[in-house]
Amino acid sequence: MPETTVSSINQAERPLRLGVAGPVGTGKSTLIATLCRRLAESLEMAVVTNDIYTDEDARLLRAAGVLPVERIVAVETGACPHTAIRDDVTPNLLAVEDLEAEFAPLDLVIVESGGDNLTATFSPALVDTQIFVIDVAGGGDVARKGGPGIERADLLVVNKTDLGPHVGVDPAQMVTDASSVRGGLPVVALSQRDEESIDDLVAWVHGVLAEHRGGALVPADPGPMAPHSHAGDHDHGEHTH
Ligand SMILES: Nc1nc2c(ncn2[C@@H]2O[C@H](COP(=O)(O)OP(=O)(O)OP(=O)(O)O)[C@@H](O)[C@H]2O)c(=O)[nH]1
Repeated sequence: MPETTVSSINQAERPLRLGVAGPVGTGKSTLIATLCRRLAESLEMAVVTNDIYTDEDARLLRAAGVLPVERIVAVETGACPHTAIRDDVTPNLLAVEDLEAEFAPLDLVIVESGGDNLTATFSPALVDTQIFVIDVAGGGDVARKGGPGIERADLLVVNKTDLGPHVGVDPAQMVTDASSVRGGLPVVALSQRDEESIDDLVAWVHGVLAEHRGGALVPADPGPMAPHSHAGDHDHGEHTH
């Protein structure tokens, strides 16, 4: 008889697994800390962070005091952070399942991708829903460039809108550009300095959680990342996958 594991439990009966991906420094850890601050009083939560060689993001979140420290665990992904969220999700899945077993019953587990290139997305085998984060400091044309995360993540966050005037980018235009490539999927313009924008983000999470609990949430795959190379990964200097 097969052993019963957490992953074999009916999806709606286990916590919602939410992935947060996006390029380095766009504000993923800060967004997750904010969600914890806003939601941890009403929801049972845990977080898995991914870093290439360190547990830096986990330490930052622990230091922020937004969750009991034992509910924040780090997975060190090695050189290819996107592999751990897309091609071989086992280390992340084990970390998620351990948290779900240890702190049952949880409502929400957030997995933060190690900052990676513009096209890394989560496998639906790891998360039920995913947020892709870009920021205005990355340039106004990022939204128009598209890619699987920008076009098809369940939510696109255009972050750090407060920086728009300082970097010569119009956040509203960036949202319009992003919306035009997303075929109706939601976009939230976010700033840590704008409480209403945080309300929008929190409302989206509540909406998805309700859908998940009702059994109506079907994890969608934004699609694979573009083929890319890692200089120096290989004897011949490059490794493409
Ligand atoms: N002005 C402004 N700065 C922000 C905002 N959100 C985050 N930041 C800053 O952006 C920097 C990067 O934020 P992080 O949350 O560490 O970004 P990250 O995407 O987790 O970074 P990696 O884990 O290195 O990929 C920090 O200095 C944050 O304080 C925002 O809304 N406005």
